[in-house]
Amino acid sequence: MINIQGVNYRYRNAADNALESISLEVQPGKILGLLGPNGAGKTTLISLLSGNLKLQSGSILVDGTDLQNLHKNNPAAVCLAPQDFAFYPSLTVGENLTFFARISPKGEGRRTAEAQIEFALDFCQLSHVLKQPACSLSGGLQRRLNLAITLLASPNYLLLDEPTVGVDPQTRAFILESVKALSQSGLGVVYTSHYMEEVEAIADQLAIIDGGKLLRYGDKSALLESRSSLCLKLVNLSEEESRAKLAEFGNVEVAPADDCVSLEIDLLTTVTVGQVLAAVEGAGGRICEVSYGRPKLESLFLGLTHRSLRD
Ligand SMILES: Nc1ncnc2c1ncn2[C@@H]1O[C@H](COP(=O)(O)OP(=O)(O)OP(=O)(O)O)[C@@H](O)[C@H]1O
Repeated sequence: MINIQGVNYRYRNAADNALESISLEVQPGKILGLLGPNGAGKTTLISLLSGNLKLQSGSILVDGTDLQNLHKNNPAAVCLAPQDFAFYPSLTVGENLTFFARISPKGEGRRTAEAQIEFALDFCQLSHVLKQPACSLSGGLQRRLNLAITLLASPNYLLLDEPTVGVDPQTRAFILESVKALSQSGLGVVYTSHYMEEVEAIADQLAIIDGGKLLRYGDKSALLESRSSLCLKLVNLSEEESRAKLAEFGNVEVAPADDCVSLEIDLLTTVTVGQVLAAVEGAGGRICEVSYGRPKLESLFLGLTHRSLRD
């Protein structure tokens, strides 16, 4: 398990901490979805875990070993698949894999370089483009090569920074399935993405950060099931009137809609649906459509951060 305790980080000359009192765990065999709007601190946290930034305060233990010792003694234990492609564009897929397999750190019980390449090729389904220069591959295949190179080290924990940026839907589905399969084989995964539906689909646990602080952390199902959301379409009340009348019942998000006001209320646990409907009708509003249930991750996120993933 990666155990992160009380981690703070401040960049040189920065007025504020980029991370403040972050404590969370990454468990083997589980996917932690790390979510936050731009500038929240996701990359800073991932960079600390991957050793690209040095820990300033707090502690990070990986299976009981202090991160600094781990990077010295078993650097392959935690590997990062960076958002920017990290391969040689003019080398072929095969040459890239051979090169990175040779230089990838080898710990006890790791596969040989040949076995590593075979596994990565097979897992990322790249055998058919083995002899093609990396720069000639489609964006989706390049993303798969990026992942294959990270897997060469046979990590115990995998850090994925926006692994589906700029890929076609097929590759996205492929990457999501692959990540799920890796976690089922025992890897602990940290997965950051700006695509909320992806994180909702594959994460077992969620950490939502903003302004360097951890706003919510826990089991995805517990975080989402502990809340209920009421969606309404109504007429005879303006957006502003609806917000003003309903704010006491929970966080209100209004979506653009033709000829009506469409809104979603993240209901406070003490509030009943009947109370909200009565308040709308009492204020002169007419309800055209109602649905009630578990909120989507997106509305939980918006309610907490009041920002979309990309401002
Ligand atoms: N090298 C740096 N020097 C100074 N401040 C930095 C540096 N890198 C990041 N920051 C600041 O630290 C905070 C956290 O940034 P970070 O890149 O970790 O956020 P993020 O959640 O990854 O954002 P994004 O989704 O935009 O990549 C921001 O306020 C950012 O401006």
